[in-house]
Amino acid sequence: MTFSEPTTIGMRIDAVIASLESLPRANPEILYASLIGASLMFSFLVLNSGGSSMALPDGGDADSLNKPKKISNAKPVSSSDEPQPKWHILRLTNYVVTFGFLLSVLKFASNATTYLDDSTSLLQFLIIWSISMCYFFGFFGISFIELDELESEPQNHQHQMHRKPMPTKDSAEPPVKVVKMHPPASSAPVCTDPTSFKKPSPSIPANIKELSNGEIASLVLQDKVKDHQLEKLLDPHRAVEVRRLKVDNQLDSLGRGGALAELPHKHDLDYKRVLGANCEIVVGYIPIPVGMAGPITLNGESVYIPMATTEGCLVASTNRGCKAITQGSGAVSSILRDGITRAPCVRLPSAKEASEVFLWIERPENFQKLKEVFESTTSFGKLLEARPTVAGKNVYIRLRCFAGDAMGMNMISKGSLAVIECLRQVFPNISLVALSGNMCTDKKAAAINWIEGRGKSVVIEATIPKGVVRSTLKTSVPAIVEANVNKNLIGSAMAGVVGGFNAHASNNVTAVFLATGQDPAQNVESANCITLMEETPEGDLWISCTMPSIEVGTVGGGTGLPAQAACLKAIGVKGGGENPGDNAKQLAHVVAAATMAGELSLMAALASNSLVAAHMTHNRKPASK
Ligand SMILES: CC(C)(COP(=O)([O-])OP(=O)([O-])OC[C@H]1O[C@@H](n2cnc3c(N)ncnc32)[C@H](O)[C@@H]1OP(=O)([O-])[O-])[C@@H](O)C(=O)NCCC(=O)NCCSC(=O)C[C@@](C)(O)CC(=O)[O-]
Ligand SMILES: NC(=O)C1=CN([C@@H]2O[C@H](COP(=O)(O)OP(=O)(O)OC[C@H]3O[C@@H](n4cnc5c(N)ncnc54)[C@H](OP(=O)(O)O)[C@@H]3O)[C@@H](O)[C@H]2O)C=CC1
Repeated sequence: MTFSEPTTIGMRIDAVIASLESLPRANPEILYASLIGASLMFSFLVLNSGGSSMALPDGGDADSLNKPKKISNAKPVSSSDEPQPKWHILRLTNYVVTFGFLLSVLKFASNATTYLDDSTSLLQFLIIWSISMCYFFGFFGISFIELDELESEPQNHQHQMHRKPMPTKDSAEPPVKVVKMHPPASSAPVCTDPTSFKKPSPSIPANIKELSNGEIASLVLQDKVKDHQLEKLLDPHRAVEVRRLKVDNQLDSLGRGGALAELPHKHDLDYKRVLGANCEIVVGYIPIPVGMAGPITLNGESVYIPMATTEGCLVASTNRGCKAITQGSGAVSSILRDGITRAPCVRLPSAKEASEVFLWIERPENFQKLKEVFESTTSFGKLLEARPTVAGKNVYIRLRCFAGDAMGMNMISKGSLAVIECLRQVFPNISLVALSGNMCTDKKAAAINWIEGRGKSVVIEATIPKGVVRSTLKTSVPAIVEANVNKNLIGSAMAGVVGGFNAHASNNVTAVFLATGQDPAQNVESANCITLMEETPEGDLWISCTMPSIEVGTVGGGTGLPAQAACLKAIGVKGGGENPGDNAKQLAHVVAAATMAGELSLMAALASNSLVAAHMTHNRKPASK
């Protein structure tokens, strides 16, 4: 086995020892201790010479982890967790050399016979020697197994951060570009001061009422009079006349002059009621046919259902469903829950503070405070629940309130502002991001409405004798049950619907909404429905519709307009009920009954495959000659 030439380092150590031996004999204790100290210092320096060290950003004290970190200008350490192999060998060589140096020092010391004669010196030697060996192997032991420990910052043990060799120009990872963090955008709404956006209004001619409609229309076209100010200057009906002239002029420039001629604007629409409640920049109204389905027996009473629709066949179909239900047990409808919701989004400087708001709201005594301020804004509304949800720094507070006979969106929105003000007294750092944080959830398909409900949560049922299923619905019980399972349950499940386990609930919800002055956009969540059908032991058909979020009112919104009010009157629910809320609840029952009648008839048509024939008859006018 050939040995390599002795290393120059080995020769150097011998030279050192030889020179030491040539020194005059000093006191062995002093000599020995200084040698051990020198070799320990040497080994410490050698062992630490390669480690990289960087002050922790902002001093690295324990608290700094909780403070938002300022990214220093120091280059971030390399992301590699593995020491480079080359560096490993170099350091190992250092250890071997140092160990050899120490052993040679010991060898030298052990030759000093005079020094070791008496037991005291021997004891001293052994103590110093064992301490130094522990210290030395401590280096070896720790560093040999976990190289990284050697590099941790000695001053902070709670959170030792690994330090890797700084990336050099030829190291594998390119240095990561330091990006300055932007402070979070201010969450105060942009239009915090609406007046700051007020545009100067043009001066209005004093004699405007003496001018002709055409002259006023041209003033509007010249932007000397604001279109949307006409109702303030003229009788609302005249304002509509003038506006039609102005709009027709504009359409004419697009080659569509006279287009509005067929749009009715006279007679029954009371524009005084519309102004400030239902529509702006009015040029007329859309007459939608209103069919009257029924009567249907609902909770023991006979009810007619007004439906505004342009879908031929829909009213006939619902009418057939009403007939079949009435020939059977009649519809039995129950209200499970009644409360409209609004979920403001507020924001705090930290998630910690957001959690404090969450926990504060959850305490019953604090909910009472919110209830008090909410109810100070309305004579009918009652705050039933405040359910917070945290997402980071945001808290979404889903407020649910009883709204009497109103659908309640204006009511609860107004009350929500009072709740926010109350929270701001307790949490000055709170800021309102949006009054509607979308967990309400208004006019959007959302599981929260399907699961938690919104507005009136209703379940309705009926039993149809098998003979009626055959004679009126033209199908059989097994066939319609089979169609329902495979279409409304399995088919909807495969489509991944949220609340859409039904055939066409939206058809009837929307038709009744339009006829009775509801907010038609709320048909999204109001049409949440699961339609279930079973064959009873007697072979009859049992049907139910469960609708957790029907949002209706019989006061407010469009319910005050003459045509819509007439339909509410036909149902028997116009205006406020004897007890606040009675009329709105009854309207919810009617919406559910219309839906169930529609489900019954359409499912029968699908089970008997007569849908297309029916629509060709009722939903397609032969092309006019
Ligand atoms: C059209 C019917 C009712 C005929 O139904 P029928 O049984 O052939 O007609 P009938 O002459 O035997 O009359 C039976 C009953 O139906 C009613 N009825 C019958 N005709 C009328 C009429 N003109 N006007 C008012 N009511 C009518 C009326 O109650 C009548 O009883 P009667 O009064 O004679 O004692 C039936 O074929 C039907 O309901 N078809 C289903 C049509 C339907 O439901 N369409 C809904 C819209 S489709 C859609 O948009 C949703 C969809 C399909 O896309 C959703 C999905 O994906 O599933
Ligand atoms: N603001 C919003 O974010 C949204 C608004 N909407 C719209 O809001 C309108 C509906 O708002 P809504 O609050 O229902 O109605 P309104 O704002 O039209 O007015 C309802 C008010 O009528 C008073 N009132 C009188 N009698 C009764 C009674 N028996 N029961 C209940 N209230 C009664 C109450 O006044 P008081 O409370 O002062 O006692 C109640 O707040 C619709 O036009 C809809 O389109 C829809 C979605 C969102």
